[in-house]
Amino acid sequence: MQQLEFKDLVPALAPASLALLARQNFSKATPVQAATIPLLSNNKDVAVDACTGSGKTLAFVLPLVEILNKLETPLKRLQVGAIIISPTRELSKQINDVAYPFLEEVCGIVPKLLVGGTDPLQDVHRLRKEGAQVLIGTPGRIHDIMERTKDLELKSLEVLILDEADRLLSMGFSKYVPPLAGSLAAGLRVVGGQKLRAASICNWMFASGTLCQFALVALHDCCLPVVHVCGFSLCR
Ligand SMILES: Nc1ncnc2c1ncn2[C@@H]1O[C@H](COP(=O)(O)OP(=O)(O)OP(=O)(O)O)[C@@H](O)[C@H]1O
Repeated sequence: MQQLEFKDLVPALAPASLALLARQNFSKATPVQAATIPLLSNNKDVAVDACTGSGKTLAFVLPLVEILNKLETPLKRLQVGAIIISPTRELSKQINDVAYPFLEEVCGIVPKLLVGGTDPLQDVHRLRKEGAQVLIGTPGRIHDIMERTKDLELKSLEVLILDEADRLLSMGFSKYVPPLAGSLAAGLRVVGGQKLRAASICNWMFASGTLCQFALVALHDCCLPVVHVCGFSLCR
C-alpha cells in the first residue's frame, strides 16, 4: 500500500510541523496517522483502534498542534486548550517527549507534565507561574490539580485525548471524564485507545452522556486502515 507523505495530508500541516518531522526523519505518515490526522484536524470526534507501535502518538499530537495553532485568540496563561490523559506515568512522559517540540516550536506552548510521585503543590505553583495551556498526565494527578487550582480555565478546552482509553476505564477513570468533556468548547474531542474495546467504551460514553457519535479508525493488522464513520460529535 502506498504511504502518504506528511506534506500531502489535507488539511496541510503547519510548515513548522513539517520541518520538525523532516528533522526527525519522518517523511511518510503511518496508516493510522494518514487516516486519523485529517479527521481530527477537521474537528471530528474519533476513536482509534490500532496495534502498538502503529504511530498513534503523532496521530493525535499533530492535529492537536494544528488546532491550537489556528485558534483565533491565543490561549492565556491559565486557559487550558488541550488535555492528554494516559494510564501510566511512563506513557505520559513518552507522550510529553513527542508533543513538547511540536507544541513549543509551532505554538510557542510548553506542555505541562502532571504525574504522580512528586509534590502536587509544586505542580500547582509551576502551572500558576509558567502557564497551563496543555496538560499531559495521569488521571489522578490531573484531577487533583484541577481540584487544587480553581483558577484554571477549562472553558477554552478544545482537545481531550484519552490515550489507551480501555485501560483508563478499567482503572476506574470514568468518573473523571464527564466533567472534563462537559468543559469542552466547540472544538475537538477524541477517544484514543490501543486495543480499544470500542463497544464498551462507546456504551459507557453514551451512558454518561458524553459521546453521541464518532468516527472509528480501526487498524487491526497495522496495515489496512478501515475508517467506520459512525457520525460525529459529542453531546453538547
Ligand atoms: N510516520 C512515522 N514514520 C516513521 N516512524 C514513526 C512515524 N510515526 C511514529 N514513528 C515511530 O514509531 C514508533 C511507535 O510510535 P508510537 O509510540 O506513537 O506508537 P503507538 O501506536 O502509540 O504505540 P504504543 O501503543 O505502544 O504507545 C516510535 O518510535 C515513533 O517515533
